[in-house]
Amino acid sequence: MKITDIRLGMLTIPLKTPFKTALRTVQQIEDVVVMIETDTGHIGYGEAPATAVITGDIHGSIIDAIKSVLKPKLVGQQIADLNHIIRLIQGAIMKNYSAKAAVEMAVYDLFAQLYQAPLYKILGGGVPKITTDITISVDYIDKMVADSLSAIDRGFETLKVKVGKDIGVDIERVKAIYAAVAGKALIRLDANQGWTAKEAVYALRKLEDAGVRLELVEQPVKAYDLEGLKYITERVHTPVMADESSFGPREVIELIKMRAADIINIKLMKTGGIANAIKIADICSFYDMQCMIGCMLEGSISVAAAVHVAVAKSDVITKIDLDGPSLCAFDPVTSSVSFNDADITIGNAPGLGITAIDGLKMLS
Ligand SMILES: C[C@H](N)C(=O)N[C@@H](CCC(=O)O)C(=O)O
Ligand SMILES: [Mg+2]
Repeated sequence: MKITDIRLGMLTIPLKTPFKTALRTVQQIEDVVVMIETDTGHIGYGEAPATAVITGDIHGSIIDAIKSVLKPKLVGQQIADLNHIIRLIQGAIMKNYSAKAAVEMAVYDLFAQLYQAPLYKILGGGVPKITTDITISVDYIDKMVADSLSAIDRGFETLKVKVGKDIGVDIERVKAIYAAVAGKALIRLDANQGWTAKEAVYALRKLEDAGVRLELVEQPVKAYDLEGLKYITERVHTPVMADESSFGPREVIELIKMRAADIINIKLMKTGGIANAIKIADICSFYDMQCMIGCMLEGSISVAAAVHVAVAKSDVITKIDLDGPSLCAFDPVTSSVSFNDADITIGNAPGLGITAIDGLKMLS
């Protein structure tokens, strides 16, 4: 199975409700879709959102990195040479993690199709069923409480509550949600870099003292502020998770050495794809550190790739934030991964099992 061409398209999917974090507000998903064609007629699929505020990637940079840098290196390569292709992708260009992730997952899709197995089986197997949380966007307190209750009605048992705005209101936001959902759902917070280290310690201690039990707090401080993360980790009981502070294996090793965080959030758009995600999971497993697998605001092709990784690495990936498809008004992609609100299951089709993408606009 030899790569003959790489084609690109754009997929736009409206959200059920605007997605609001401390970093941005988004009304719809707009992802670059990658299709790797082969001489056997098999097609491998990948997808990348442009999360400029986190990865620095925009649509133009993703498209250009794939067309001008990755495609010329990959056309003519044999899919069976997976590790060689991964080295070509990862070594072709600095950063550009979203472009690398989209192309690399399409190569993995083909590799699993070559051996006629679902991707998670090629990655090591596992039970093909996971449960995700759902994001509660940062908003007025009453709206966040209402959104939390409606998420519980939809069957979600873990809420990822976005904070990181005004610290005083954030404390009230979390107290109000906790009062409404305690006993019915677990709460994890994500401040998306919105607090200072001192604010985070102040807020988390206030919440702890008020009896609010939180599963974890994600990325309370700026991505570069590893000392700040460590300061918080040492001073609160609530487990601290690194998200924007950890992209690839190097950052994870640094965070572990510093003891700056308790948990790592792995995202394919930060790692540059599946190979580095697996390396991070293995590093964390070696150091007895738990991981979450998360997603950007992205569609069900790239989230499906993360689902396969989550299943194969379930020993160490114990927390799941793969709610991108659940936040969409509809899913234009037909694949062997079923996203049914909190419940995600993988079928038996080879690779990612993608059979149709409605509304895909091909790029020239
Ligand atoms: C969508 C997911 N639950 C999430 O919150 N992901 C990111 C933010 C992604 C984005 O802005 O697109 C996170 O910070 O964990
Ligand atoms: Mg986060």
